[in-house]
Order: sequence, then structure tokens, then C-alpha cells
Amino acid sequence: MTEISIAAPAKINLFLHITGRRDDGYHELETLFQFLSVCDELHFQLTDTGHVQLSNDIPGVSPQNNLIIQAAQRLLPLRHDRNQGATITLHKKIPMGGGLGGGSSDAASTLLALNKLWQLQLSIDQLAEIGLQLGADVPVFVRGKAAFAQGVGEKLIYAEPEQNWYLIVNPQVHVSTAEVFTHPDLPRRTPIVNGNPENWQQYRNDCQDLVCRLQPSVANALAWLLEYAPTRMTGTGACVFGCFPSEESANHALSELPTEFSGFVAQGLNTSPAWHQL
Ligand SMILES: C[C@@](CO)(OP(=O)(O)O)[C@H](O)COP(=O)(O)OP(=O)(O)OC[C@H]1O[C@@H](n2ccc(N)nc2=O)[C@H](O)[C@@H]1O
Ligand SMILES: Nc1ncnc2c1ncn2[C@@H]1O[C@H](COP(=O)(O)OP(=O)(O)O)[C@@H](O)[C@H]1O
Repeated sequence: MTEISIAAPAKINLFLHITGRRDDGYHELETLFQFLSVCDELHFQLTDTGHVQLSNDIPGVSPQNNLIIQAAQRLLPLRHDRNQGATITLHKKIPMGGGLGGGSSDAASTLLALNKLWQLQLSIDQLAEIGLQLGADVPVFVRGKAAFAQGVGEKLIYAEPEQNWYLIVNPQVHVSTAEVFTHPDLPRRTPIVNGNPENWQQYRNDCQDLVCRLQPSVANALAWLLEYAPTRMTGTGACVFGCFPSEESANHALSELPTEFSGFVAQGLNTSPAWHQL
């Protein structure tokens, strides 16, 4: 095998509760992850240069900060043949910094692809453990199944929420994950619900009210979408999703999207498209 193409799907948090704070400052969460049919596309070409390179940069993200390179660097010391390298091409389709997990997903797909390309034979558990060092959301993408998560996102119980259609609305403002998690007004004591993922619509996103105050565009996007469907923010924002019974109904709402927002329609998926390609 000398080349691999692999998808890296977006995710949404169908709900997100903050249940505590660890001594190291990281927050304990309960959340339900589902993948979306919208994906970044990654292509890996085996080389004999002994190093990895990205053939195209993401504007505003230096190669050393790119999670794809960071993931590849974790695997470089584990190669049996030190001449093995890779050229990686990325087609970015997932809006960045919107709570859709594109960076974490790119990192996970890189771990999965290079494990094959370099014949490292690491188990999924080993790849998930390496992924957790790169970001709290990486393990769920490595494992490739929709899941109810606890801890910082690493304790996973597979789940099968309905694979609804979603209209994702991007208010086109930046929300810093670190700012949300360090804010004094963030609720941090939501009681543990201990996993009844079927009830996710009754739960909430604990970051949502705070983010709406920090970024009124997020509140405006939620208010607009709520006219069409049950609506919630994903992750620490800024994107919000409306839950529709059909692709057609989601597309109808999209056709009326105010110009101040961007948006797209995608289906919720309980198996990562990355898994169909390996
Ligand atoms: C909360 C979620 C839900 O999916 O938000 P989104 O990033 O998707 O919006 C994620 O778990 C986010 O994970 P990730 O995006 O990997 O966060 P990181 O880069 O690891 O952390 C950024 C900063 O947020 C804080 N942080 C992050 C995760 C967490 N459970 N507790 C925290 O307190 C830490 O201060 C950390 O320095
Ligand atoms: N391959 C990558 N794709 C997207 N963002 C990346 C990547 N590598 C590093 N980043 C950085 O991670 C940040 C968060 O990106 P992303 O995963 O898209 O959003 P979120 O964490 O809100 O779900 C970006 O703003 C960017 O600086």
C-alpha cells in the first residue's frame, strides 16, 4: 500500500453538561457525540524521505500547530523503517473553530491512516490513547462510533441516537474554548445523568447561555433556527444545529438563511465515514 485517502467527519455534541472540574483545571463533561456526513478529505502518499509534510497549509495555522502534523509526529518514533515518510494533502471542508471538531477529526484520521501506511499495527486502544494527548475529542473520532462520553471525553459508551438531518448554522464569530472554560459564569455542577442518550433532547448545552452573552450573533442564530426546528449549540460554539426529520425540510430552512450567517445541511451518522475506508 503506497497511498490512502480517508475522510475526517465533523461532529456535533447533541448535549453537553459540565459536571465538575479536575485539579488540573480541566472540566469533567457528559456529552453525546454524533458524526456528521460533512467531512474533510485527507490523502496520504508514502515517501522514503523519513519525514512528513503537508502539501497545503491551512491559512492561519502553522504546520507545527496543525493537528495533522502533531498526530503524525506522535507516530514517527514508532516506525520500523526510519525511511518511511508521507506527503499529506488536506481538503478542508469543515468550518474551523465552530465546535464541529474538524481539527480533532483530522488528527484521528491521520493516526488511522499512518498506522496502515507505515504498517505500525497499533490497536485502536493504543491509537485512542495517543489521540487523547492531542485533544479531548480525538478518541471518539479514532473509535469511529457515536458515543456518550464522560471524563474529559475519553470514557466512551457507544450510542445509537437517531440519524436525523441537521441544518448547521455558523454565526461566523470566533469563540475561544479556553475563554469559555475559564469564565467565572460557566455552570460547572450539572448533576450526572449517567447515560440515557435517548433523552438527549431534554438535556442542554451548559456553555450555550454564556456563549450567547459573549457573542450575541450566536443568540441570533439560535433564535432564527428555533423558528424551524429544535435547536442547540455544539461544543463551545459558535455553530448551532437544528434537528429536522428530513433532508428536504432542512434544505428548505437553509434556503431562507439570513445572509449574516453561513450554513449547510448534513446527516447525523453513528459510524464515522473514516471507518468505511480502512
Ligand atoms: C468541550 C468540547 C466538546 O466537544 O468542545 P469543542 O472544542 O468541540 O467546542 C471539547 O471537548 C473540547 O476539546 P478540545 O477542543 O480538544 O479542547 P482542548 O484544545 O483540549 O482544550 C482547550 C482548553 O479548554 C479547556 N478545557 C478543555 C476541555 C475540557 N474538558 N476542559 C477544559 O477545561 C482547557 O483550558 C484547555 O486548555
Ligand atoms: N487540521 C486542523 N483543522 C482545523 N483546525 C486546526 C487544525 N489543526 C489545528 N487547528 C487549530 O484548532 C482550532 C480548533 O479547530 P476545530 O477543531 O476546527 O474547532 P473546534 O475545536 O471548535 O471544534 C483551530 O482554530 C485551529 O487553530
